[in-house]
Amino acid sequence: MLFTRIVDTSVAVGATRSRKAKTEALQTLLADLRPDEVETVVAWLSGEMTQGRIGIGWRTLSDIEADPVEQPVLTIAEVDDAIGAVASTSGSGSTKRRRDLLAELFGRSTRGERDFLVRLMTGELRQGALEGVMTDAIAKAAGLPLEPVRRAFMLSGRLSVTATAALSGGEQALAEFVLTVGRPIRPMLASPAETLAGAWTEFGGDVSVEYKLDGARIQVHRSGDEVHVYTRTLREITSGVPELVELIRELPCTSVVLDGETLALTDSGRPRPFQETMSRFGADSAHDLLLHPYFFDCIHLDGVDLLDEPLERRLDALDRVAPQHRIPALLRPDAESAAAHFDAALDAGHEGVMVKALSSSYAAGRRGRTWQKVKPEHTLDLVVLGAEWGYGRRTGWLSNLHLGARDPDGGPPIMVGKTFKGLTDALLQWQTDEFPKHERSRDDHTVYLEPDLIVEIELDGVQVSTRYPGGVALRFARVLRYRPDKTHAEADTIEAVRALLPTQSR
Ligand SMILES: Nc1ncnc2c1ncn2[C@@H]1O[C@H](COP(=O)(O)OP(=O)(O)OP(=O)(O)O)[C@@H](O)[C@H]1O
Repeated sequence: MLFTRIVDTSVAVGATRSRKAKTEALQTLLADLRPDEVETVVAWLSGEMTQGRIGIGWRTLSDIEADPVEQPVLTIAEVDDAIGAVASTSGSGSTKRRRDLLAELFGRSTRGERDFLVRLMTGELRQGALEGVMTDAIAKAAGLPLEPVRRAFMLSGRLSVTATAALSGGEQALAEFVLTVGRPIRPMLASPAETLAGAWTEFGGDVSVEYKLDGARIQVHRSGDEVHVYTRTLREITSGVPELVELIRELPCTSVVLDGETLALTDSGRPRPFQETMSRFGADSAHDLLLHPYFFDCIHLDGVDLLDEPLERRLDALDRVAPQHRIPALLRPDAESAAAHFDAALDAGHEGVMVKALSSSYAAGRRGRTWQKVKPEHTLDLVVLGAEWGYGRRTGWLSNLHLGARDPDGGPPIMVGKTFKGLTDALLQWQTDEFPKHERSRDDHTVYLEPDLIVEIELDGVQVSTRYPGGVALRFARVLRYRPDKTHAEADTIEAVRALLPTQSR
């Protein structure tokens, strides 16, 4: 197939806000691909190259001189080969050779094709927000129900591989994706609960009520003596957390996959601030803070996969393998004890509680209703769209943030408010140093950013707005902290923001 079809589809998907139209455009394209083209094309449309990152910056790419062609001629295979050649060129003289290869490719591209390639190579096309639409399109193009496609994606973590299996091997090929110890799966997520009592009632009290600790998510895989530790975004951090590795190696089992939260504690056993825990996850992590694990799920034990087992059975397994590292939890508490557990969590310096249905399976990668988080305040994880230069005491600093919610249909984030409240001098300085690296454009007052940075905002609520495009605006928003562990795909959606509107104005 000609490469231009991919570019046209990408443009069409970007140009509409309608989820249905996006899905149809992708579905039509997928159905027309040859089986050997599927993996590459799905990767491209998700903003990735099958070769991984090739380490060429926007400036180098835009400096390459090549006249565009009028009529598209490039095929998918030719483009993929050319990217492969660039990716595999290294050593002395490679800078020039890579430029020559790119000039050759651009010299055979139309203007639109070059634009797509530059955005693909610089990571600008990476739009996790499109994942949901793409998953739908794969299922439709393959004539399959959504569930097996979704499941294969959560187990493989890769849409491109999922698409190839779905389109060439159908449901049987998808069923071959299993949990593999040593390969991380996308973690199960929670939805906000209105109230603790509401969440408890929704499951008739058949719940586990657990502390919600404010640390960092970890997924631990052990097979024999081999241990791997991953973050929420499936980044491997094993070598940075030797104390966890040691402790996991000592658990009484031969193989296990555990899900949990890790936290650094003060001398008196209270949680340290989130930023301090996160500092252990950086490239040059400080090792003076010891991390403690608190596990809340066990999705594999001694050769048995537990993903589809009810939570109650998974908690039994957790109790067998790591009882001393379990997060504080109450099973089937009455409403009063659940409320007391919530208060105790807050008293101990934690965020709140999670209420989980004991009958639910592990829905990896999903934000479902079977896990509900209860916190005393509303918080939202929003995309930083830009920042205004401060004035008065804040002159010279990038200050007032423009905040956006994710469009669940894969469009650009939708602005819902601004704030500079809660920003310390240290954060203002950090913003001023960091934001230009993410700059998209600027005018006299504001630097506009690529949607890369996620910030956690505390707010009193939201109100109907005629000023903002989503029809909703934040009330009394203040910055809690940045969330380097999250990407645009994990920001809260405009629907999550609207859900906070008082019922009568929804
Ligand atoms: N007992 C627990 N069970 C599950 N997750 C927990 C628990 N305690 C703390 N967590 C953390 O809470 C997160 C689940 O909440 P959610 O799915 O809303 O993620 P989130 O968007 O990061 O939430 P938040 O911003 O409120 O931390 C998990 O990713 C995990 O890091």
